Amino acid sequence: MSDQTPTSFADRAAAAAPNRPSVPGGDPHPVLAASGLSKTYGQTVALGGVDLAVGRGEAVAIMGASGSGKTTLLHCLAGIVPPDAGSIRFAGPGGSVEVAGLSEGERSRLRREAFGFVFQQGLLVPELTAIENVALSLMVGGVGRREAEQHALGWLADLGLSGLEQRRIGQLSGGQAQRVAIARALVTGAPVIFADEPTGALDSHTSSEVMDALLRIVTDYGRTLVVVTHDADVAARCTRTVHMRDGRIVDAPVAPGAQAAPVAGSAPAPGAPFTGATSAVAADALVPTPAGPAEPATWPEATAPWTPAATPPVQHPGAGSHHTGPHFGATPATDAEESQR
Ligand SMILES: Nc1ncnc2c1ncn2[C@@H]1O[C@H](COP(=O)(O)OP(=O)(O)OP(=O)(O)O)[C@@H](O)[C@H]1O
Repeated sequence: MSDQTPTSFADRAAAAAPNRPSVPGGDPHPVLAASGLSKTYGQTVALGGVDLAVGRGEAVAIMGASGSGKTTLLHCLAGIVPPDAGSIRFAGPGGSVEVAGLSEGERSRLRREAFGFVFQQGLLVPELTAIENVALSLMVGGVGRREAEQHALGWLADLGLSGLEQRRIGQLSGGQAQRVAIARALVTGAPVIFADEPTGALDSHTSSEVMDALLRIVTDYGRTLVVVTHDADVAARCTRTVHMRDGRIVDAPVAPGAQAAPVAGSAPAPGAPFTGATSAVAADALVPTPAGPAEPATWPEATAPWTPAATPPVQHPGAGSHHTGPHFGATPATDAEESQR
């Protein structure tokens, strides 16, 4: 370890993910590798054959004109909507999975466990407090309320929100609410965070503060960030930017032959049912879902073709150890029945 504290984003990102290749996107084992992605809505070609590899510890910005397919690409990468054709390999801590081949229930589980989301609006539960919104992410995975709130407290403090834990979302500023969303995306240990216009509703000063917090996903916690943005200042702060036009990436440096790591192991253990003190509707609000009926809050009967990593319990930043893997095998809730504060 060097005594020198890295100051630039690139230095800090490299320190957080020392194995990240010097050639952006050239990771031979990217955390996400999409190839030939196509998606058509009626007569509209939203994606017309997209190839994109995202290396571990990268912060990748996706830019392009309105309607160029940015959100559709993000939704496909994150398993929110299935592509019509093409492949998306996600290499998680416990093995890799073909996202495009998963059932809706399996994609739902993948989103809950392996991905975090920071969108412009709408994913926080307005009736809940800041701490409840963050804790709910863990409670959906089976962590008891008391433990979940302890972890949530740590993440909120780390994001500069101490003292605001008991405020409902409507009692927070836009920037504060986005930092709650970032804490919620981080608390489960998700290795990849997807952000769609996370600063779209903010003034430039607040936008910069939220980007500071977002980029810590990479620099401080070694996670990977994929962010859709119209804001060139936001993109300029990322590791690299890919540009979309008419459903295609026009200038992304894609690693030739990039492949996700080989599949390791087989089926996961069944997950715990949702036991949070709030409703299943609130749980569904934690992760974006495709238009249609709400997802079940329990794991599907079907087994996903990947093995969750056995990871230590989630540690909040105050505990001095950042948990960087998904919170699989969560402890079943024992105190979820606790009365609301
Ligand atoms: N659910 C849908 N049903 C029908 N058409 C859709 C749907 N989602 C996206 N589209 C269309 O697909 C194209 C790409 O949309 P997408 O939202 O991915 O673009 P975008 O680049 O994210 O746009 P913006 O910057 O305005 O958010 C657009 O023409 C859009 O109207």
